[in-house]
Amino acid sequence: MLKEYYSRNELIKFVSNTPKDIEICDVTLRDGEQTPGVVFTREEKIALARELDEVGVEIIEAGFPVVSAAEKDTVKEIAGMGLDARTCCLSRALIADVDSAIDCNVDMVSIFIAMSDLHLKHKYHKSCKEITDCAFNTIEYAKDHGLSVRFAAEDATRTDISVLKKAFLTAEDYGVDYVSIADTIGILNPSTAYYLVTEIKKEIHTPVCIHCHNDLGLATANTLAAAEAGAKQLHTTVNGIGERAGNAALEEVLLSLMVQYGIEKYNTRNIKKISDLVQKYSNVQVAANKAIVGKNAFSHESGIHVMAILEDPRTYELFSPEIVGGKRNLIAGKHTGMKALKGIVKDIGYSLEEEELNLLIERVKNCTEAKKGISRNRLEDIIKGIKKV
Ligand SMILES: CC(=O)SCCNC(=O)CCNC(=O)[C@H](O)C(C)(C)COP(=O)(O)OP(=O)(O)OC[C@H]1O[C@@H](n2cnc3c(N)ncnc32)[C@H](O)[C@@H]1OP(=O)(O)O
Ligand SMILES: O=C(O)CCC(=O)C(=O)O
Repeated sequence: MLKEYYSRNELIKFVSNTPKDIEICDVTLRDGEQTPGVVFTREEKIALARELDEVGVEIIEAGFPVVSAAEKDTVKEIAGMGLDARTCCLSRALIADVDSAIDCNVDMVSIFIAMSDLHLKHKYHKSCKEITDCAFNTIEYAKDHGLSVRFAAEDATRTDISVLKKAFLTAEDYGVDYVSIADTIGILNPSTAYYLVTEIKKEIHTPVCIHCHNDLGLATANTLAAAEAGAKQLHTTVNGIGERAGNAALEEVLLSLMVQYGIEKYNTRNIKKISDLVQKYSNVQVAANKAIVGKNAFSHESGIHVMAILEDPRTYELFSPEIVGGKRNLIAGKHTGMKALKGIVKDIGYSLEEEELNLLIERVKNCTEAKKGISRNRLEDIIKGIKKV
């Protein structure tokens, strides 16, 4: 049986360009930790930073140092780990926040402000000029202290595009290294994500970042659309954790980059491991049907599917479980067919006569129709019972 494979979406060449020169900034340790109720300990953050580095993400956003003294110490420790990934931390448009970033020795500081009317009126109670002036002063200060700077526009997707462009252009004059479009409340769809990045790139020559939230379940799709329009830095979190419905999931973005565009530069084999760790440390359970890392992502029960998979798994799998460090699981149940059952029985080391198989399939169907699941152990017990008769 084939060990590692994936199918490419060959249709993509008719509708879009392959994104060039993309990088991942994983924000699990900052935005991911903003998931209500989630706290990562110092040890957990350090372990996750190491695993993210193994995956090969280019940037790790390690935290928001002014949140607490412990947070600041951990960000500093991660910045000093000697990882291949560059490290980054969040900062408001306040000199004190940038000072904290400087103390942490991170490579990059992400200085954010919002410029949408709602945020100006109900959060800052300031004019756009007042808040952008704060941002530019802070950017200048960070640049003077040798930091790489990302200028992030929070709620960018509800901000007047001309306001956004003007702020990005001025930030460019101050020497920012990236500008970030944050879809803070997850309002975009793929076509508007594409449009917005295209519009920004018409005037801004600084690399563009895209930071998508998942309030409509579109975060990954929007991130890809932005990448197709030329966004360089894609923001992700493991398992898609984050504020409210979360962020674009690292595993979804990486596998999409591979299947859609043939981008294979990340070590995807570490994905299941890091997903399990984030599930454990965050206590946020991954849904069974979650793409790539859910319990069912490589589980198959339907007879017609399983019979084909036994011959060639590419028939019903987009990519092999090994590619993400996962495992295939063939399940016996109401939807099992005879060919599938023969394969499953053989797989667990038994050989049954035709009559025994008929009896087994009847018992499997009766059992699962009574809503009793059939584990491998249970199946083995039924087989042993049939063999004795
Ligand atoms: C889109 C995002 O994800 S933004 C990041 C969200 N993350 C967090 O909020 C992290 C957790 N937050 C915290 O621990 C705390 O809110 C802290 C440490 C950041 C600040 O705590 P406090 O000093 O107690 O301030 P508090 O939370 O009450 O208010 C936030 C202040 O920051 C100001 N502020 C908010 N965003 C910005 C910004 N981008 N630039 C400058 N000031 C800002 C607010 O206007 C408010 O100022 P005020 O006190 O003068 O009214
Ligand atoms: O764009 C960024 O870098 C961060 C912004 C952010 O976290 C948000 O708006 O949700």
